Amino acid sequence: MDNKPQNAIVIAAFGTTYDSTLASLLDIKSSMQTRYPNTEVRLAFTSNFIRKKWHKRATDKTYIAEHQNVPATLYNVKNVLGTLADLQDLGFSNIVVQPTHLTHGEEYMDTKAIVDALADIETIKPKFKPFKRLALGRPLLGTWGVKYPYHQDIHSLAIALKDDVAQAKLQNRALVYMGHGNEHLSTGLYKEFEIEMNKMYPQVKTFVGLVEGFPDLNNIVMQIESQHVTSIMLRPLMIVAGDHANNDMAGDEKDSWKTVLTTLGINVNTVLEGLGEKPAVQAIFIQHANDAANDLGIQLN
Ligand SMILES: C[C@@]1(CC(=O)O)c2cc3[nH]c(cc4nc(cc5[nH]c(cc(n2)[C@H]1CCC(=O)O)[C@@](C)(CC(=O)O)[C@@H]5CCC(=O)O)C(CC(=O)O)=C4CCC(=O)O)c(CCC(=O)O)c3CC(=O)O
Ligand SMILES: [Co+2]
Repeated sequence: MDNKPQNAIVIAAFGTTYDSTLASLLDIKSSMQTRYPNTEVRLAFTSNFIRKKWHKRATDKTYIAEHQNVPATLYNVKNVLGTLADLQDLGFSNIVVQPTHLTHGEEYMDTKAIVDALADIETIKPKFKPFKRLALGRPLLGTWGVKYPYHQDIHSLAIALKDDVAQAKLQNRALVYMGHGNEHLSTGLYKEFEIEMNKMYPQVKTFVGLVEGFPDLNNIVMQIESQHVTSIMLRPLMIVAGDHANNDMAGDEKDSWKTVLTTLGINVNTVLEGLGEKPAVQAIFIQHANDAANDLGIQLN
């Protein structure tokens, strides 16, 4: 028996251009690798814009010299299609794609479209099928279906965020999360998550708002004012604390969440930590990858 890995996992992140928050993604990758030491684990970025930016940096000697913490492989990070092609070419026929998206939104659906299409490829001789088993894990807050109820995924994330609640409680602040959201689909899932947090942790008021879609910042402002909240801890409900967290949430521009809420007289403590840095969140992605693998009879090891 040789030890060459038979199986592979592709971690499909939206990505980020912020090296300050790369650990959020690299930690998810390394904890997946630690859990499955005999599996090839690779990172892919679904955002075209973000991949292009890294590819451009690959030729920028000054940037590279000043960012020793950036792994060399990041400069040619590929999308899911390119990463799967590489793995297929190397002979991996059982592959799990585990997205790090929060919801079954646009980015996840596009990833699913690619995975479904590749998994459907038939060849004259079945043994030449490019992918024997190609599985797709569900997003952090779950997806449709009865086997893995999304309520359970919402519940699991709420458990994973218990340290945020404890920290807010210690500082006597309400907890406000800024998620990404989407204009094209209902984002009521985030509202359900907010309700779950308040049910699980009644000792701290939690509010969830989104950059795009409902509930938005105005909605949070209304609730905060009607509940006479005067002091908050503001955190991204995103895997990375990147562009949205640094600018839309914590930036100094007049329309950032920090500025808007501070102007209303609220004491705001911003925390630039991505969910991906939390071991409890990494564990959820490991679980989701494992569930998807099991469903197709892939034994990750
Ligand atoms: C389709 C698109 C439509 C649109 O929004 O315009 C879209 C959609 C979504 N993005 C999501 C997530 C994130 N978006 C960012 C950042 C950026 N997003 C941008 C564009 C686009 N985003 C359009 C596609 C363009 C393309 O493919 O290239 C950038 C390039 C420009 C800009 O926004 O102006 C800006 C780069 C800024 C920079 O670094 O320079 C980060 C990273 C970060 O913040 O650092 C995260 C991860 C947060 C996390 O880590 O959790 C989600 C939630 C997914 C989920 O988790 O469910 C959805 C919605 C969904 O999938 O439903
Ligand atoms: Co975006």
